[in-house]
This record gives sequence, C-alpha cells and structure tokens, in this order.
Amino acid sequence: MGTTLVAKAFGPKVVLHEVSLQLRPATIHGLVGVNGAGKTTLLNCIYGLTAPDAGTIGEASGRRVRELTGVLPYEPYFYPRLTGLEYLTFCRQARRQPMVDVTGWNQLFELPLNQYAEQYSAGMKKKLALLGLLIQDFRYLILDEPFNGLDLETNLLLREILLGLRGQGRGILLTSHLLGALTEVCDEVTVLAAGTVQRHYAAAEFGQLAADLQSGDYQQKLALLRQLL
Ligand SMILES: Nc1ncnc2c1ncn2[C@@H]1O[C@H](COP(=O)(O)OP(=O)(O)OP(=O)(O)O)[C@@H](O)[C@H]1O
Repeated sequence: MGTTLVAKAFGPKVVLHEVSLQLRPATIHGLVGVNGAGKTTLLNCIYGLTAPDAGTIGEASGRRVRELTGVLPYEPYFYPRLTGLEYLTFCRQARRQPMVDVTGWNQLFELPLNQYAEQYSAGMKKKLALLGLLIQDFRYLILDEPFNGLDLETNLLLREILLGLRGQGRGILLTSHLLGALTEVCDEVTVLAAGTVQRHYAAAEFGQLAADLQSGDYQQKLALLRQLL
C-alpha cells in the first residue's frame, strides 16, 4: 500500500508537497517529523478522511485502502451512551462480522467494558480504540501516536502486540515522537519535514537517525537554552 506524489493544501497553505511512501506487508513503518510537519494530514489522505489535491493512494490488489485498513486516530472519538462493549460490537457489526469473545484481549487492557466509553480516561479511550482494531482482521493499520497516553505496562504490551501483528504479515504505519519506541519496533522510518520526505531510514541506519535529530537545529536550540536558563 502506498502514496505516490500526494499533495495537499489547506487554502493557500501547502501542507504536503508530492509525498511518496510505501507501506509493505509484514513491516512496521514509522512516520516522524516536527509538530506541524504534515504527518496526520498524510495519514488522513491515505485513509480517505482528507481528499488529496493530487497524487494517488492505492494497494497492489486494487482493493480500496479503507476496506483493508484500520485506523487509530490521535484522539479517538466515541458516540455518547455507548458502552465499551457496545463500541466493540459496533466495530465488528459495521463490517458485517459477528461479535467475538473479547475476554482474553481485555485481560490485557482491563477496561470497564460495561461503562460508557465517553466517560473513560484518555488512556482508556486509546486502549478501547486499539481493542476495536485488534478484534478486526485488517491487513494494514494506521496508528497516529499509539504510545501516547498509555500507561507504562500497556506501552510495553503494545510494542509486543505490534511485533506480533507484523509477524502475522500485517503492515503498520505509525507516527510517534518517542525515538526509543520507534527504533525498537520499526523496520524503517520516514522523516517528514515541511510536507516533504526529508529522508528515509532503514533499521540499520537508526543510529544515523538519532544523530541527525541531535545535530544542526537542535544544537542551536541547546545553545539558546543555555543562555535562557
Ligand atoms: N483542516 C485544516 N485546515 C487548515 N490547516 C490545517 C488543517 N489541518 C492541518 N492543517 C495544518 O497543516 C499542517 C500540518 O498539520 P498536521 O496535523 O498534519 O501535522 P503533524 O505533523 O501531524 O503535527 P503533530 O506532530 O503536531 O501532530 C499544520 O500547519 C496545520 O496547521
């Protein structure tokens, strides 16, 4: 699955300039970049939540990306007066699949599934949205900041879950601002800067990624910080 030369502007503001990116099966692909670089916009274009102005998005089989892909938004939203369990049932039924037993999965996440989801804490909402993806059978997953807001134990569990899904052949595209989480789980990382692909790093180049992040601009900011403190 991938994008070719995708461009997107909001009014006069060009947010994506001809971005091309490939998400392969059995691969965890990290998308990083400073705040405002265009990561969420790109994910939204891939999933079809935002219409790109130019470029193509597609999958080798020709099937619609949305049919094959589950998405975890940065801030999951739940309808009012829907319990956690009702939300999970809705996830399955929306794709014409019968409900499954979620007891095992919920032993991992320990959610109060009989309570209204909108009353969950931020981390609990993220866990519920993840659970909604895990009980479906997506070939690809798009996860916007999946580690953010999860407690320490669930963060560790999520890393194992992602590696397990990769082992099943699924392709996972995720954004994160946590270098450690990225380098531990990703097979490759694409750095987006001001709406263009700045560089693509294979796993063997992750040392260079860390070095690049700490050079140039960052060193100037450190010098400024030393004056300010
Ligand atoms: N609906 C919109 N209308 C106008 N501008 C938008 C819209 N959505 C995003 N933008 C702008 O597009 C740019 C990229 O935003 P985007 O959310 O894709 O960045 P990001 O890389 O995901 O950032 P972050 O790391 O902070 O989540 C920002 O300058 C943002 O203000």
